[in-house]
Amino acid sequence: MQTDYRFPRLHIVDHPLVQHKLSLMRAKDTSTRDFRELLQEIALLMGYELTRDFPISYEPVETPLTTFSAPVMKGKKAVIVPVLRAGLGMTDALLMLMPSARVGHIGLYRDENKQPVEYLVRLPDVVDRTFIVVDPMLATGNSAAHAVDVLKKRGVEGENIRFMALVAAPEGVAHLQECHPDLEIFVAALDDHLDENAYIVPGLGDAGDRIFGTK
Ligand SMILES: O=P(O)(O)OC[C@H]1O[C@H](OP(=O)(O)OP(=O)(O)O)[C@H](O)[C@@H]1O
Ligand SMILES: O=c1cc[nH]c(=O)[nH]1
Ligand SMILES: [Mg+2]
Repeated sequence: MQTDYRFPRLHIVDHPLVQHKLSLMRAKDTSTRDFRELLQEIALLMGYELTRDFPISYEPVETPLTTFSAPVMKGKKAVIVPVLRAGLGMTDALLMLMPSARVGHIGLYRDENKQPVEYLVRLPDVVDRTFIVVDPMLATGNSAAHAVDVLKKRGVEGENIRFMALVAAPEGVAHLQECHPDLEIFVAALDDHLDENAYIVPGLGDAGDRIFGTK
């Protein structure tokens, strides 16, 4: 995992499989079907890294030969929170890794001033849970910061929230860390900059449109 001196809580998943698949996703002629599949594959690989420090405890397990103290994940239950729409494209992969996880939904879209407009919030009980907010794109950071605000207003502590994106702009990471300094952020790539329409460059275009074949 790679880090960036500007952002102490940013983790860049630089595994070659992730980087290769992301390059395929960036190509403008990649089909909707391939784009969706690649996003799921990357989410699975990133989920593996994001959960690396989740706590392990030990329980007796009887193998055919003996009983021994076996490692099991018995920490806080996970809640996966896709930011609609595009975050939905990463959710099934994380559910494959954590089949008992709950799923909360936060629906946001960017208005003409690039401010997030909230249209849906449905969350499970927040007590004693670890929240993983997922959205492929971290551009200005306004949507991500808003999604984390929603969780904190419900009483979730920052230390129990992680954010996972595919591609981030430095401007967005800076904004998100300023709003939520306690948040751990996982991305596959830290890109160069935002353009005048607040699209990430080089980026991959509009993730929601490419996942769902809209536009
Ligand atoms: O960091 P920001 O500048 O807030 O931009 C990122 C947001 O923009 C995209 O959503 P969009 O508004 O296109 O909605 P959609 O997922 O429904 O397409 C993306 O999925 C993020 O939610
Ligand atoms: O580059 C960008 C920026 C915001 N949302 C996207 O889907 N792509
Ligand atoms: Mg979109």
